[in-house]
Amino acid sequence: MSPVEPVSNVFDTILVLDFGSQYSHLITRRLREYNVYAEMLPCTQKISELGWKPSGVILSGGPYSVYAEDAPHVDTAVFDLNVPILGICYGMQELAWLNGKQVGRGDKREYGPATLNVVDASSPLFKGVDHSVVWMSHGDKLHGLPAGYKVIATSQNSPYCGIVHESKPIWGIQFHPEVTHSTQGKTLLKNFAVDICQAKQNWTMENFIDTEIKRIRELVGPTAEVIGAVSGGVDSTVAAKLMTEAIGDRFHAILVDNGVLRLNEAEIVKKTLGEGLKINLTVVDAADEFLDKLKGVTDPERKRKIIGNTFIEVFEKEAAKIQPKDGEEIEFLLQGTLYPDVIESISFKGPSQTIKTHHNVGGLLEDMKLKLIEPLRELFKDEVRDLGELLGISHELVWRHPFPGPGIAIRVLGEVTREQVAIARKADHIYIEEIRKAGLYNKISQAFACLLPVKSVGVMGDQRTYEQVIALRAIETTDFMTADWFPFEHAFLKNVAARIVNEVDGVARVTYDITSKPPATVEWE
Ligand SMILES: Nc1ncnc2c1ncn2[C@@H]1O[C@H](COP(=O)(O)OP(=O)(O)OP(=O)(O)O)[C@@H](O)[C@H]1O
Ligand SMILES: O=c1[nH]c(=O)c2[nH+]cn([C@@H]3O[C@H](COP(=O)(O)O)[C@@H](O)[C@H]3O)c2[nH]1
Ligand SMILES: NC(=O)CC[C@H](N)C(=O)O
Ligand SMILES: [Mg+2]
Repeated sequence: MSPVEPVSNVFDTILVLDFGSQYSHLITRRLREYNVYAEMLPCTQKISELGWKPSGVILSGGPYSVYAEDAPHVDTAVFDLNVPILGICYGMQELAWLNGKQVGRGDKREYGPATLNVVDASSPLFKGVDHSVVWMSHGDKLHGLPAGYKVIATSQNSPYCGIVHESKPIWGIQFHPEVTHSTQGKTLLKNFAVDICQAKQNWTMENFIDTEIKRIRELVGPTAEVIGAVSGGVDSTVAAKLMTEAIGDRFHAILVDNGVLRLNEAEIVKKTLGEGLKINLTVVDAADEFLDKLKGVTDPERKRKIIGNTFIEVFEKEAAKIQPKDGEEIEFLLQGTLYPDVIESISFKGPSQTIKTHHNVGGLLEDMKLKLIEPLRELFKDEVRDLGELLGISHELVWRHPFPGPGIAIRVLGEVTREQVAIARKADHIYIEEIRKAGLYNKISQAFACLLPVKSVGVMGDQRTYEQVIALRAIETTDFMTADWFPFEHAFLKNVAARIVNEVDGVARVTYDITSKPPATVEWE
């Protein structure tokens, strides 16, 4: 079998070397918005181990000081690639450090907007970029020009705000073009990638489908079979559809009904994925198994672990039942890993604290000896959605709010019983129905109802009631790392509250959650 080409070999690629800035991934995003493929790797990447040749390299910003003893440094083989290089903030300081060491602490930190003063308007980096606002975030600065460089831009606080090598295509800028506060930053990045690096602007999801299907077929070969867990969520559906396009019925999708899915979810997924998208789908009803194991459990982390482990058990059992036609064993496992997951795991800064255990079905199946296929591992969520639409997945499914694997079990606070799940499910259904009716579904990133384990007194039809409380959550976010609560009109909330109390037995009161993330999280558990 011929070696399978990585995406970075098929598309002209800008390599972003990450020195740990909180904005690094935005560089990649911005370039892709211009249909230029960009990939981020840690700054410690050995160039000889890259396996492909980038069209250009960007050195990102970072929290370190280049002159510090433990500061990270780029593999200097990057300069032997003879491709254009752009250093951003720490990246520029790194260029200067390697070339005369004239970097040190500035007299003041510069954090926030500054006005760019373009000295050399003929510089291709500044085509269409004039005296605009740029975003600064640094405490160190260049104390002099590195040997062989000249100044092409200044700012009030940075005499070396933009520099370029006299004879080589190596550029440095002190500000961050990737953040939106730099009003013409996107243009600058495009100038670098398209004009200076000559990268083709052919990174489109149409092209990606073709190359990816080819890649999957080569990887899997003519007979091997693939299994994958699907949830009816966006990521696993898009991955499953792509797999089906590539190898048809040799892909086996498994949906586990864990008893804590949304109302009618298993039937809906069966219809849309199985019948509609022609994905070879098995639905496993494991509700009893999950709910039995959750009996008496109230601790959120224990719930998550029980569900994660049971997922694996059920999935393994089902996978063992699938008998490939050639009598061989299943060889591959499909996973819906996205680029943000990859980016998180390439960080060289060490693990951060566990806030909650996000379950991930495939990630724990190591002893199954299956080889992983992750067709979405180069894509951001919005790219996955574009891809989904192109693959003929309905707009409604593609734009569905995310739904966590542990499902309603982490939205029923306290013990998870069939009755409690039924109440939460019904309230959630009404809430989402009203959100859709009000035309707000696509304005909200995620919305759901939680059932609280407290009772409260009410009065209905002159009778005293003593029932539970539903908390509604709706958030706006781009990355789910931070989130704001959604500002509903009072009339909307009033209507939803009335419907839930009237229609859902067991609920006497409704509240709306007005906490952002942080300090709260999106889910309540
Ligand atoms: N009920 C389920 N049955 C089978 N697999 C599941 C189930 N729930 C989750 N998974 C698996 O866990 C993975 C992670 O879930 P996650 O919610 O992050 O992604 P998704 O459901 O595909 O998309 P979305 O983020 O839109 O909900 C899924 O891609 C799927 O492979
Ligand atoms: O697949 C998943 N498995 C999980 O265990 C899980 N926990 C939270 N989430 C989703 O992640 C996003 C951020 O949620 P939190 O602020 O609660 O961590 C939100 O979109 C949550 O719905 C999960 N998704
Ligand atoms: N944003 C950055 O890249 C900062 C670089 C360096 N740590 C400084 O303070 O100047
Ligand atoms: Mg999901």
